[in-house]
Amino acid sequence: MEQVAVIGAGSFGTSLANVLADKGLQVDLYARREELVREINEQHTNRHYLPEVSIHPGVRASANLSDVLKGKKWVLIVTPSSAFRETLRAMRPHLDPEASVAHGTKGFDLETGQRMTQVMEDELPELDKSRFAVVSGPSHAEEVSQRIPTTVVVASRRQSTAEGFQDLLMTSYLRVYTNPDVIGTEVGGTLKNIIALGVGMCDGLGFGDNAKAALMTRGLTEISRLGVHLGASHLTFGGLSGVGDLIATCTSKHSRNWRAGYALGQGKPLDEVLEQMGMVVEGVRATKAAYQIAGEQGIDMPITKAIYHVLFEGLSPKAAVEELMTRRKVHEMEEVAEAVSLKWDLP
Ligand SMILES: NC(=O)c1ccc[n+]([C@@H]2O[C@H](COP(=O)([O-])OP(=O)(O)OC[C@H]3O[C@@H](n4cnc5c(N)ncnc54)[C@H](O)[C@@H]3O)[C@@H](O)[C@H]2O)c1
Ligand SMILES: O=P(O)(O)OC[C@H](O)CO
Repeated sequence: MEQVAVIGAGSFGTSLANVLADKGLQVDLYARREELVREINEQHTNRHYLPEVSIHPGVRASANLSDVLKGKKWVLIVTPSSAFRETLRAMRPHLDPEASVAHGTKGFDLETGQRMTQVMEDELPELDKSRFAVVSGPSHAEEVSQRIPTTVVVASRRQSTAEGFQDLLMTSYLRVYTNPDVIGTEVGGTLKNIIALGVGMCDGLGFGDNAKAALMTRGLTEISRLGVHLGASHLTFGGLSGVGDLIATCTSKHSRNWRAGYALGQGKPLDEVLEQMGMVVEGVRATKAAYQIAGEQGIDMPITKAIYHVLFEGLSPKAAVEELMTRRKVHEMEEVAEAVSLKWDLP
């Protein structure tokens, strides 16, 4: 029987552990707090992160990384991006050198601007980096844990790694696709959270469907713009980790990013919003990271910039919308028009 380690017992880590245990696999789930370990092992619940969900009895929680990782050839890391590097450092001495390691984290490393697989390359030098992968796509933990049909994509540089995780995770209610574009898959999953914050703000301001569709569509344009600049394929942004996750996050009340944006749109201060959420809102760090990267690399990201001004510089969401609506006039398909032969008939 395959043995799998899942690192991080928040909403998504717990729901993936449940999927794997549903398939009859032995799953060791790492949680930092002994109290949560006891709750999972004895009561088979994780009430804070996944209320009303029963944890499969085949999921065994532990706060001991060495025990969790011992002999595991398949490892899934699902911590917030803020804890990713320190978690890898703690894992490093205990990892099997033959392990394939995937992450489900949606964020950049704030200090370096690196994607999570780049952080893995830095922090796990003994491991073969072609055994690294990312799992992304429209996958609210609340729905996965209720076995509601969901699709995700696994990206890796090596086909057999992506297909290995595809086989591992695929069930009747979780359909898994593969993609060789690691950069695009990571960038799409990270940047959609910024747009979900913005859509939440618009909803909190009482705006309608037109504004939501505009932000999602123009948001996808700037996600692709940065992604392609960083080396992604344009096509990936039309897939599950791009438009797919953008739709799921911007239109769902499950989304912590949308909910945080909604509260900001209603005039609540950021500190209070984050404290009340009690779970990670990755879009806040992603906005900071993307704003920095875009500034350094000269990439135009007006929506990200406006949201940055709201989150960190005290601009009101309403003023941010005005800022976006009155910016310079542009061609809708500016950067791709030439490549796809989208030409004017007349000047
Ligand atoms: N929740 C979802 O629906 C969902 C779906 C797909 C991807 N993700 C991504 O998965 C990642 C984790 O999200 P989540 O929703 O499970 O988060 P969460 O807020 O539900 O839980 C976070 C978990 O990380 C742990 N943690 C916090 N700081 C830590 C540290 N320093 N070291 C080790 N562990 C630490 C917390 O104790 C908690 O168990 C995020 O990047 C998120 O974007 C979440
Ligand atoms: O709750 P959010 O906003 O972190 O979104 C969760 C997942 O990323 C949706 O795919």
